[in-house]
This record gives sequence, C-alpha cells and structure tokens, in this order.
Amino acid sequence: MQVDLTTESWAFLSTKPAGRRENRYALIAVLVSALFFFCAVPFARTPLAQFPAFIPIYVSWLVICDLITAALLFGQFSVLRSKALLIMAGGYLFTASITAAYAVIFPGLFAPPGLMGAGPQTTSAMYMFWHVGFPLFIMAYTRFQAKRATPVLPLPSPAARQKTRAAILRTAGGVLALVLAYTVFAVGGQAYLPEFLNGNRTTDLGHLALLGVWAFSWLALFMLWRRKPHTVLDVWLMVVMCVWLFDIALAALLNTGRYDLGWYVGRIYGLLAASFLLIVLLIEDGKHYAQLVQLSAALSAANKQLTHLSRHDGLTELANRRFFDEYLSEQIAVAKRYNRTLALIMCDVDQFKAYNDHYGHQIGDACLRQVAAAIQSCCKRPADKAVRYGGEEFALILPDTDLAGGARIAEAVREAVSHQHIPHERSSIGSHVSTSCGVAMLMPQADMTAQQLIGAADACLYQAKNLGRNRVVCA
Ligand SMILES: Nc1nc2c(ncn2[C@@H]2O[C@H](COP(=O)(O)OP(=O)(O)OP(=O)(O)O)[C@@H](O)[C@H]2O)c(=O)[nH]1
Repeated sequence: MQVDLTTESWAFLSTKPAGRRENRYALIAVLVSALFFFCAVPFARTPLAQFPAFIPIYVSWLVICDLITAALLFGQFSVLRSKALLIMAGGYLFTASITAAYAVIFPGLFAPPGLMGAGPQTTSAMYMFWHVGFPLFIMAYTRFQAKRATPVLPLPSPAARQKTRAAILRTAGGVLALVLAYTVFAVGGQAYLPEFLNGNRTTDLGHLALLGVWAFSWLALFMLWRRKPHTVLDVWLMVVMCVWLFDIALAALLNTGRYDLGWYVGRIYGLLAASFLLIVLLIEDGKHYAQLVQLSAALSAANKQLTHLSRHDGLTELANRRFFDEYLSEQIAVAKRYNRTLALIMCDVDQFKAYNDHYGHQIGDACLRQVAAAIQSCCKRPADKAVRYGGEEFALILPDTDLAGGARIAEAVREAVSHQHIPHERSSIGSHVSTSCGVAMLMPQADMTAQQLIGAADACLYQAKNLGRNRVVCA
C-alpha cells in the first residue's frame, strides 16, 4: 500500500511547492522585519540598562522553540525519510543544545563568571560556533534537498521504521556530542582563544570574526535562494535566515557590545527567527489533524454505506441473499439456544415471465419494487426480516413464530400484493399480479439445518404453484 503525499491536503512543508500565498506571507514577514531593523540601526549603539531577567528568558524561549521545531522535523523525517529534513532537524537540535550550553557559561546567569570555569572569551566563542553552525546545516540541507523524497511513499516496513529510528538517534547523538565537545574546548581552551570581547565591548578582532560569521549566513541564504523550485519549507527557512542576518547585524556588528539597544533588539530578532518556522509547522500540524478528523468521519460514513450496499438489494432496497444467509443461520442458532420456533416464508410472483415479456423489463422492475414494498409492510416485529431471495422470489424470516403465525403472515403478504392491483393482462389466474407462498417452521428439537428449512419452505411454494398459484401452502 502507498500513501500519496502530493495531494494538497496531505502535502508537507518540505514537499509542497511554495505558491503565491506562501511567498506573499514570507515577503511580508521579511519586509516588516527589515523595517524594524532599519529603524533600530541608528540607535544600535545606545547603551541600555542590564536586565538580569533578559538572558534567562531569551535562552529558555530559544531552547524550547528549537527543541519543538527539531522534534516536529524529526517527526516529518520519519514519514518522508528525506535526508534534507533529517539535517534540518539536526540543525534545530544543534541551536537548541548550543543555546543551552551558552546559557550555562553566560557570566552572571548561574555563576558570576559562568559555570564550569568559563572565561571572558568563552561565550563569544560559543556564539560564533552557534552562528556558523546553523548556516552550515542550512547549506547541507540545500545540498540534500536536490534528492527529494518521492511524493508517493510505501507504508514503512518494521525494518524501515527501525532504520528511521536509528538515523534519528545517530543524528541527535552526533549533534549533542559535537556541542558537548565544542563546549569543553571553549571552556578548557579559553586561554588560547583570541580576545573577541573586552569587558562588555566587542573588540576589532571580534567584529572581524563576526563579519565572517555574517558573510557565512549570507552564503547560506544565497544557497537556499538558488535551490529552485522552492518548497514552502525553503521559503520559511529563507525568512529565518533573513531575520537571522538582522539579528547578527544588530547584536554583533552595528552595536558596541553587550547590553546596548542593538544587542537587545538583535536578540529579539533571534527569538523571531526561532519562532517563525515553529509557528508554520504548528499551523501545518493543526491542518493535518483537522484533515484526519474529516477523513475519519468520511471513512466511517463510506464504511456504513458499503456495509449497507453489501447487504441490500439495489432494486427493491430489501435485504439481499447475503444478509438472508447470515441472518437465517444466526436466528436458527438463537431459536435452538432458547428453544423457540422460527417460521420461514418463501414467496414468488406468479407468472412473472409473462408479465416481463408483455410489459417489458423496466415495468417488470417497477412491479418488483411494489411487491417488495407490500411484503415489507407485513413485517411487524423488529426481528422479522423481508429479503429479496433472487429474481422474483422473496423470503420472510420470522423469529419466534410458529407455523400458524407464519401462515397468517404469508396470507397477509398474498393479500397485500393483490391489494396493490398491479395489472397483469397475461395472467391465467386473474387480472392482477399475485403471489404464491410456502411456509415452513423450524422445530428447535428437530435439529433442522438452514438448508433443510429453506428446502421445506420451497417445497411448499412449489406445491402452491402446482395447486394453481395465488395461494399459501404450509408444511
Ligand atoms: N424485470 C425483472 N425481471 C426479473 C428480475 N429477476 C428475475 N426476473 C424475471 O422473472 C421471471 C421469472 O420467471 P419464471 O422463473 O419462469 O417464473 P414465473 O414466470 O413467475 O412463473 P411461476 O413462478 O411459475 O408463476 C423471468 O422472466 C426473469 O427474467 C428482475 O430483477 N427484474
């Protein structure tokens, strides 16, 4: 079995081509961000007070957003099994974990100089690695995006699911090990790190290194742009990279250092960059969930209809032979279990071949519908079932009914049909359509089978025909 992911409702961000609507929303997001960026640039060097709560809020927000984004992307990878998605999920896990490490060593957050004996240059080195690492993941993503997952996917086998899980674990493990190794290096090797920060101010060397980091992010954005046609994920990653560039420009290039306006606003841009893709992914998830609910309702309605169709006759709307077989066996078992009787009536339209030949097949069909309605009107109890047994032959299953009761119902059927006064010019019995009925009864102690009961009712019907039709014969 295969799943078609090309349909609009099931398309994922990474499989759906970006349409006009997505491009427009993305452009608005970039333009609004650019507007605020240019408004903030002239004031980027304005010193502001140091808000102790800012960094904890900032890193918690980043870590939570990036972890959720990574989890959602890993989830999409497990469905689509595209390497590009795995890389991007790894990228978001990377930013989440390096942000957490950045928080641990940030001076004054957990300990005055930062935990684990971090020095003054450690956070800068972490910041650079973080801001080089993420664009690197983007670049790798654009490379693998060329090999897109086929939109029609086979449902995964247990072995394929195992492979997918292993790939996720390998990626997550690799990313966490990389961040841990770099953190240990940045803390342990601080004596060898160049001076990026002097107090709270960025040094010239720091600015130069940050310029390189910024250029690297431009390259990642360019590679994303070059990859065409764009999927919706490509477009939102481009928005993320634009906002990311505004973040570095304000918080690292155009300002003086920590705790000035550029530093604060740049970090708010960082939060926006982390939130954009997450919001889009959550909206997509909501749409898929709604689609799933609708699909499940449609499926159960279709199932009900299929069950109805498989058990009913299309011409007369009575139950069909399949239902008859099941219901009769079931009711015979019930009758035997509770020591009750059951009556079966077999009923046949008299000289229907002549009717058909004279009036034509369509009028014949209409006649059968009328006869079926008359027969159905004689079923008074909920357990009584009228069935089209085949052709112009009908049957009535009457649980908990003895032979006398069955004979009464059969007589009612015969009368109901004749009271419909359906003209039958070729009948040798009368001027209207009539029926003959045979009635048999199941004696619970007699150990009778369904076939024997049908045979007995059929024999009576045959007898009714032989006796001149338009009558009821009981076994
Ligand atoms: N119009 C129509 N005719 C059907 C349908 N099913 C069976 N028939 C016709 O019913 C007729 C049954 O003919 P016979 O079995 O010879 O029985 P009969 O003419 O009713 O004769 P007796 O039963 O002996 O009274 C045939 O002509 C079938 O083609 C149906 O769904 N629609």
